[in-house]
Amino acid sequence: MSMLMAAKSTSLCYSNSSISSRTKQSPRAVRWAYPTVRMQSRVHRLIEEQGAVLIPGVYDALSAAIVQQTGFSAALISGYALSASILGKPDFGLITPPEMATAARSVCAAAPGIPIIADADTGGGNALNVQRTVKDLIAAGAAGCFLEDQAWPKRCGHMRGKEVIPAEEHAAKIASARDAIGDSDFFLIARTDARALSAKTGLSDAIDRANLYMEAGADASFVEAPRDDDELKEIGKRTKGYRLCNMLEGGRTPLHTPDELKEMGFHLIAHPLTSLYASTRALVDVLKILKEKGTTKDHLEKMITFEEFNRLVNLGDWYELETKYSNLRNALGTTKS
Ligand SMILES: C[C@@](O)(CC(=O)O)C(=O)O
Ligand SMILES: [Mg+2]
Repeated sequence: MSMLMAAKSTSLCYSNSSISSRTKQSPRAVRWAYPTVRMQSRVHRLIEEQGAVLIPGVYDALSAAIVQQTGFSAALISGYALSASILGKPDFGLITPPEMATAARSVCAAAPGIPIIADADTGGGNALNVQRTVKDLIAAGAAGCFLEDQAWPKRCGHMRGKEVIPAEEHAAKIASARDAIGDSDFFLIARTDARALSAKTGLSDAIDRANLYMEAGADASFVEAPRDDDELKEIGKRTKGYRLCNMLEGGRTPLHTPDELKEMGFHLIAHPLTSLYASTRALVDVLKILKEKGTTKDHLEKMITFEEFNRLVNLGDWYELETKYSNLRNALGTTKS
């Protein structure tokens, strides 16, 4: 693995007087302990190769396998979509970090050819809880995570009623996550939900937070739910380093293509709910038909075929394995007799 960000100094110093003016704390120098020489991760390499990486959301092993087979170069496990698929409930702080780690294990196994970014929500508590959360995701095979500054219990960033923790507290959680990552191939995305808090200062507060989190050790920032193109451009200009843009259908941010977002300064383009909303639409539609008509015989085009599905889950490979071991068993039986 090549090295990234060979920084001149061994650690980063900055004065937090700009934040303290918001929080009314006395200014004091803060020295983040994170290493400034970092391993280049799979996600860094994708950004370098593609400029802007399009990343669909997944919510289980099957959706991850489909994303990989469709040719995407990365996927993200959406907390919203996981809450829907494992609980049938909204993204309202109901799923826990161990549930996300369990999902990450099966998702990563089902799509081993692409890096999987997991939605770590708020990290499961304070800076110490964050370390366990991050280590569990790394052990599960994830290639990165989002870590957001909402107060727990959090909710989807496009829903009303959000609150955030103090910027310094989240920065410490980011630094803690960075320490937990160590030399692992893992990309840390710091998200801020502060835009929603004030119509007047929300955007600049969110931009300040994003920059602070980058200084604390994030690989990329994610300002959640900007409201129009001017805000997107402002984020692209005023935040440091790599940036993620969240394209949530029906959310607060206008939808754009990767080329348009790249032009505005974004590097990771998340589509967290496309798979969930499309598969839910398909289910609702076909089940209505089944309920009304009692059969699907005139609507088979609404479904994947038996053959296509079996190809999707690589049934052929399982037949081959079956043959291999039954031949072996037969050969051993012949040798014995
Ligand atoms: C990306 C997201 O966190 C949704 C959101 O809050 O915008 C997810 O869980 O998919
Ligand atoms: Mg989420």
